[in-house]
Amino acid sequence: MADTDTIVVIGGGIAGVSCTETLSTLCKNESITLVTASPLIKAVTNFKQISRRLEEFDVVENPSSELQEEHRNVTVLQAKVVSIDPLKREIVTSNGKTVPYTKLCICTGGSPKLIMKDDPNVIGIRDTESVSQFQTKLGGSRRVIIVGNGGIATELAYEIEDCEVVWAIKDKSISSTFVDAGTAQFFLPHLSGDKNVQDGPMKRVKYTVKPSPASSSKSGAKGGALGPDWSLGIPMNGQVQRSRHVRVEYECEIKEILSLAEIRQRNLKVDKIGDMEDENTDWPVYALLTNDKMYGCDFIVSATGVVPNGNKLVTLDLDLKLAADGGVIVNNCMKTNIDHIYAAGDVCSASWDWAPHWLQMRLWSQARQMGCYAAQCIKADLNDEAISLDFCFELFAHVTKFFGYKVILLGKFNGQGLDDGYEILLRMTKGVEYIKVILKDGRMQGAILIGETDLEETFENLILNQLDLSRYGEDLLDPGIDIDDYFD
Ligand SMILES: Cc1cc2nc3c(=O)[nH]c(=O)nc-3n(C[C@H](O)[C@H](O)[C@H](O)COP(=O)(O)OP(=O)(O)OC[C@H]3O[C@@H](n4cnc5c(N)ncnc54)[C@H](O)[C@@H]3O)c2cc1C
Ligand SMILES: NC(=O)C1=CN([C@@H]2O[C@H](COP(=O)(O)OP(=O)(O)OC[C@H]3O[C@@H](n4cnc5c(N)ncnc54)[C@H](O)[C@@H]3O)[C@@H](O)[C@H]2O)C=CC1
Repeated sequence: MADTDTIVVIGGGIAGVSCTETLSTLCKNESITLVTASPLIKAVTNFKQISRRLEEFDVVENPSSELQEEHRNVTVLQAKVVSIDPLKREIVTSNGKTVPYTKLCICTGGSPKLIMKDDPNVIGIRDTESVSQFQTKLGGSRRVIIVGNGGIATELAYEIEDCEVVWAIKDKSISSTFVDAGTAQFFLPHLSGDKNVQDGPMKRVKYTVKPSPASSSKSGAKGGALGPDWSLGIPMNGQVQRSRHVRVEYECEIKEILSLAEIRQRNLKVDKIGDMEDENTDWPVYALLTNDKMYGCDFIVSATGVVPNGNKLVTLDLDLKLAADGGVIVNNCMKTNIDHIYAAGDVCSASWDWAPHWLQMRLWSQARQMGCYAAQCIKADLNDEAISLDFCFELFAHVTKFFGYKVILLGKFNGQGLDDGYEILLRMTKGVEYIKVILKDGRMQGAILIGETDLEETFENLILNQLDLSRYGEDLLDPGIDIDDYFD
């Protein structure tokens, strides 16, 4: 490798920063340039493994100078990349700078996929700036409608206080991106009343924004996606002092968004909820749902997923191959279809043959793992060495928190791709814990663990080693049996 090699990474989110930091350690003789549109960059701190595959870490947003100080061979450029020339092997930034590269790793994340995105009454949540916009709006609100049924909607439905919430979901049960209908039942009581306070330490990643003179909201540049515990410490209060209550509208979408004038002009009937409104209550905006319910509200949150920024790269005249979900296709070495260009994190679609118990979800943990692994692949490539897929891609493992409970998802936790030929074992103590295990031919394929079950390590091993568990039958989840003794 020549001393002058420059490896360029685009994106200051967790994938880009993890890639840059790993490259800095692995390729000490190379110079590494991180180009990012946002003034603050993400960093993982206090990294710990809570089991072999489950990771615990804090995330901070730092000024880019800190990364440069800690890693002498790293330069950070705050600019948007506006073109990539794979023949000349150079990128051009919004401030007219040309940066040559030997290897390039694209970590440009995703953008919220908003319904009715030009309507000022509809907002999305992606970065620190959008959270602040949301908080300001919520502060003066009596009712908000949340659309979507994934991570953000689930967290908001729990966190919002002093404001009525209508949660409109396409599915038959809540939180369906993460859990099945049975598991959702466990959460339902927490849609109203006091919040659930669990005792004991939460084994879960934390998210902090370090105070910094460079605030992303001032710059106007879009920052990286928020992540674990983004909602902790962020007051989410509306303007009506009342006990928490979320009204769920199942199996519907928003058909139309209307103004008060349109409601009057078309003489439309508005549905009322509880005692908060009468015939004369006016709302800033109205939503007509596909189940023909019409609700007024102060604003609508569209928590309807993320579109990888792959399309934006194609508009940079780059002939990158994209998957159906819009992500940049990468192979098992994180390589795109263009020579010397890699991709990692939310922007990419993992297009190798997945291990039987892994799946891609656009998550903080996977952004970190892919960023680190892409760096290893780049190093191997520069040294003409072979590399095998990192073991973190053997098993899907995610730890998060929903409705105040620790939630651990392992392997094919919802029986994804297993057809119908699987069996489910359940154990539930209302308000305390919920354990669901997916078995196929007596072997564990996945699990959902809610509460402080302490079963994650054992189950992780059982999924990986595919031990035949048929002889244990339902004893596998018998609370009177210390399951660890069987298998450790
Ligand atoms: C509200 C919210 C809550 C979440 N909660 C969780 C959670 O609890 N657990 C979890 O695992 N995951 C969570 N996620 C998902 C997680 O945050 C993302 O999967 C992860 O942050 C993606 O990281 P990334 O580096 O791939 O992309 P991003 O964080 O989106 O970073 C992309 C970077 O690229 C830069 N960029 C984009 N285009 C250009 C360009 N042309 N030139 C230069 N720079 C560019 C951006 O400025 C940004 O710095 C959450 C996401 C959101 C929005
Ligand atoms: N605790 C965690 O692990 C969290 C993870 N995240 C991640 O952040 C990212 C963004 O979160 P979300 O926006 O919640 O995405 P998501 O992918 O988790 O959920 C999107 C939801 O929107 C629904 N939807 C899509 N289009 C719709 C439409 N037109 N009308 C109604 N519903 C529609 C989908 O059915 C799905 O339920 C995701 O990658 C998510 O995994 C977010 C928050 C918390």
